[in-house]
Amino acid sequence: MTFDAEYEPSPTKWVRDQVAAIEESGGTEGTMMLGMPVIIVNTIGVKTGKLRKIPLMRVEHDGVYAAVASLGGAPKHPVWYFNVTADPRVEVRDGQHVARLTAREVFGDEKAVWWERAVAAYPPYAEYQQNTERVIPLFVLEP
Ligand SMILES: C[C@H](OP(=O)(O)OC[C@@H](O)[C@@H](O)[C@@H](O)Cn1c2nc(=O)[nH]c(=O)c-2cc2ccc(O)cc21)C(=O)N[C@@H](CCC(=O)N[C@@H](CCC(=O)O)C(=O)O)C(=O)O
Repeated sequence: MTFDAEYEPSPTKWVRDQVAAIEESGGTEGTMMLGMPVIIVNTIGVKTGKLRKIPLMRVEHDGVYAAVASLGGAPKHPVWYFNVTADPRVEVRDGQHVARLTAREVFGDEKAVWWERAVAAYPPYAEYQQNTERVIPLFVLEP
């Protein structure tokens, strides 16, 4: 698994446009959504082996990031959840900084701490969780 696999842009235009804006500016533009910062998490497609670039709200604490598989509170996980579960090696772009990290889904008390940080960074996560039976997964992305 390498991050020089063929990039397959998201089928969702506003998503792939935000990835393009961030990457073409070297991480200096396009990094906000609704006034809150966005990171890009690179994963490898579990079926295609293609490079998938996933913008997510930036949740960070002491050099560790969170990836919240919210999908706006939809009843099903976003597909990238299965990529990261299959291969936890991710590449994270936070502005001009790019790091290779490892994803680990968290539960229980550890998730509660990170969920609080996530909601503090992006309050709509709380509504998303209230509006769905699905338990929204949270991964920590750590060195
Ligand atoms: C639409 C679908 O995307 P998804 O992986 O479900 O992810 C949906 C969204 O979570 C994703 O678009 C996020 O970037 C949306 N999004 C956020 N999504 C979130 O879940 N949380 C966030 O905090 C978040 C913030 C955010 C900020 C800015 C922005 O532009 C987008 C943001 C997709 O790309 N489908 C592809 C396949 C993708 C894929 O990974 N395929 C795998 C197979 C996976 C399988 O089938 O199991 C492969 O290539 O092998 C397709 O239909 O062709």
